Amino acid sequence: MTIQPLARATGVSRRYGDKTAVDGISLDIPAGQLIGLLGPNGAGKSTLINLFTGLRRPTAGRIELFGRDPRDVEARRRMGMTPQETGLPETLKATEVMAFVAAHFARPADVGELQERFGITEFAHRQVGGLSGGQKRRLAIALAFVGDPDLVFLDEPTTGLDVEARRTLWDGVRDFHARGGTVVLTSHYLDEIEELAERVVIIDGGRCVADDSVAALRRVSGLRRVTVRMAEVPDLPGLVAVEREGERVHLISQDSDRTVRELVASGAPFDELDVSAGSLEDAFLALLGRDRHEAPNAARPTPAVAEAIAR
Ligand SMILES: Nc1ncnc2c1ncn2[C@@H]1O[C@H](COP(=O)(O)OP(=O)(O)OP(=O)(O)O)[C@@H](O)[C@H]1O
Repeated sequence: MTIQPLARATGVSRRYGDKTAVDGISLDIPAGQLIGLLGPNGAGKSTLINLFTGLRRPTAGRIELFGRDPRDVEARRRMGMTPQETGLPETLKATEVMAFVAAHFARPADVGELQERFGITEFAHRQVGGLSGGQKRRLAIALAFVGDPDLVFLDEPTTGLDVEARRTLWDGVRDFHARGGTVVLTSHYLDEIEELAERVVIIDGGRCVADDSVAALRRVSGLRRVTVRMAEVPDLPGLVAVEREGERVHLISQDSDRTVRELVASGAPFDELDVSAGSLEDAFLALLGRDRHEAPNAARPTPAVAEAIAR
């Protein structure tokens, strides 16, 4: 007996006027997976999620959600989603919004437990209109889980969240997944996908360009990361890039043996040497044939650094 995936796209395309946002994508979402959907701006990630969740209809091809049309209420009941932007009623308290959504389901999740899991308890009794952007975002994410779904689509869930709130969300998603939940997640933060996802689907120009495990994708670039703790990086030949992270420096290289030899020969002091496979970001750039400066946010300077550079 073949096990049906929870959702399936078969040769799906979506056009807006003469712009093709999704171009012939076939994708299965089997039960229990945590899938990261990656791609540069405008690649078609949100459109694909909107097709799976029934918010848009395909121009060609077929979408199935729990074996049904995604607009069928029986299918939608088992699915939760957080779109990129959400409008929430300003005058209701956070806990009232959750109760309101829960009332639409025969067997909703335990709202109090969800509030704990997504860090909402502290502001549960405040009106939505008075919440910060990050708090609203957390509420919107928790709402995806209120119906106790089998499958959740999260479109850039952590954009605008601080580090602590991001980690709380990661724990909430991991917890849902550990209990058998299936997740499709888009993010501009490659580290987030690397941290959470077991399978990564990369789309570019509306097409699927890679679909593999994080570990397999890391090897795709053929690049290695030589990481050391050092103050001044000497001029070494053959480096693809140098990335600093506090006291540590990542030397991205096609030949890590040579890089280590040259590092030693340079006489520059360093310690804590570590050599590892390239990151997901390295693979992403290699697969898309892009330069490093075209990487998503993870590879860009933080806003504070960018500001300092611009000054
Ligand atoms: N409602 C719409 N009308 C016209 N064009 C649209 C519409 N929605 C999306 N597009 C176009 O379709 C393409 C794919 O957009 P989409 O939002 O799916 O990409 P994305 O990968 O989610 O991008 P981002 O990372 O910036 O959110 C883009 O060129 C976009 O401008």
